[in-house]
Amino acid sequence: MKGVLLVNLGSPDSPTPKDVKPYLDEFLMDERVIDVPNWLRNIIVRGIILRTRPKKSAEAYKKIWWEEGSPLVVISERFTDKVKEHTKMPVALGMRYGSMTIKNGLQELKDKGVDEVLLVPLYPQYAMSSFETVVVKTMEEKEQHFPEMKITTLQAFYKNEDYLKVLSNSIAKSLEGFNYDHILFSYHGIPERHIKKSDPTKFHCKIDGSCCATNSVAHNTCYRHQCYETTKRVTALLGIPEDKISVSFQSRLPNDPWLKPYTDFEFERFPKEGKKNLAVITPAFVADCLETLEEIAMEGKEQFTEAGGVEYKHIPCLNTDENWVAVMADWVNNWEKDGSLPS
Ligand SMILES: C=CC1=C(C)c2cc3[nH]c(cc4nc(cc5[nH]c(cc1n2)c(C)c5CCC(=O)O)C(CCC(=O)O)=C4C)c(C)c3C=C
Ligand SMILES: [Fe+2]
Repeated sequence: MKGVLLVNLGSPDSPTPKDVKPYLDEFLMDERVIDVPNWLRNIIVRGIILRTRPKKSAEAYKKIWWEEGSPLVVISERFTDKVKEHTKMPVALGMRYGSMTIKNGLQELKDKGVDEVLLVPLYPQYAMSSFETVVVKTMEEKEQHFPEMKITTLQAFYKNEDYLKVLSNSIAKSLEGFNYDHILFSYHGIPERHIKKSDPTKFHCKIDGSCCATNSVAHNTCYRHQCYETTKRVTALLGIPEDKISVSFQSRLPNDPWLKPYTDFEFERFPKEGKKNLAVITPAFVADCLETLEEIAMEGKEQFTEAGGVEYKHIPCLNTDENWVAVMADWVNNWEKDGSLPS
């Protein structure tokens, strides 16, 4: 029998340093997130970052935490429940980090008689620190615990027309009545090094956009390219002039060069350029989370208004938008019917 495993990033069990620490430990000890030799990762993560970050992160989590739990987890659960209503197949949810594991998700499906799984990493764009680590972890769990299972992966859907349409419609709805000077597409950042590492040709990506117009297999695994492509296509669907939009990258750690421009620098720059009414869209995330609700909706607003900005609007992620649920249901039902996958 066929079944579906939806996977997102995951959250700590509670917004306390005690629970945030093991979550960050699992997350940052992932070799696809902090991609240095194991001994050095140990020093950086356990010797440096985990000494101070759990307390700081827990405070941030406290500001956005819901009665039911972490917004990312609660929204993902609600989304999963809604997809279930549209399909006859078993659907389970797993998280790459934290206690709602991928292994438990696969077990839930196995218990319902599933032996053929469609794995859906809930990331529109490919990055080795998001999409790839989900696929690798799922295959490791399969080899170790569910060797009889067949797993097919739904690829990053950044240029899928149905996804782009629901995203654009939901943005258009949120923008109604908001008189913006500028729209910022803020994506989660990654170290520039990861772009080079993920380039199978080893020479295509220049990290300045000059490479994006030349067709290449590198685009299939280039996070930066896919972020700009999502932006270009959404902007076209919304009919917004190109000089009214720009792209930036948020949530960097204080090491290495990360993708630029940095979102927080843009919040300080825009008001000085007369862009005083700003809408911010976060299309690297399908569900609102710490990075959108705290860093963008709260911190971002403060940075922008302190720099002289006037009106500020964070556009919510797709979350449980019924059209988004319908698109996901179509994708999984088509796969169940004839094995086809969205392009
Ligand atoms: C869009 C997908 C994501 C990519 C790519 C990504 C890369 C990446 N992240 C970190 C470090 C942290 N990220 C944190 C939170 C976080 N990251 C994503 C998504 C991507 N990360 C989400 C959805 C969240 C929110 C989780 C939630 O519970 O709401 C955190 C934890 C919070 C904090 O302490 O800031 C860290 C740390 C790195 C290093 C990285 C690429 C190398
Ligand atoms: Fe992250």
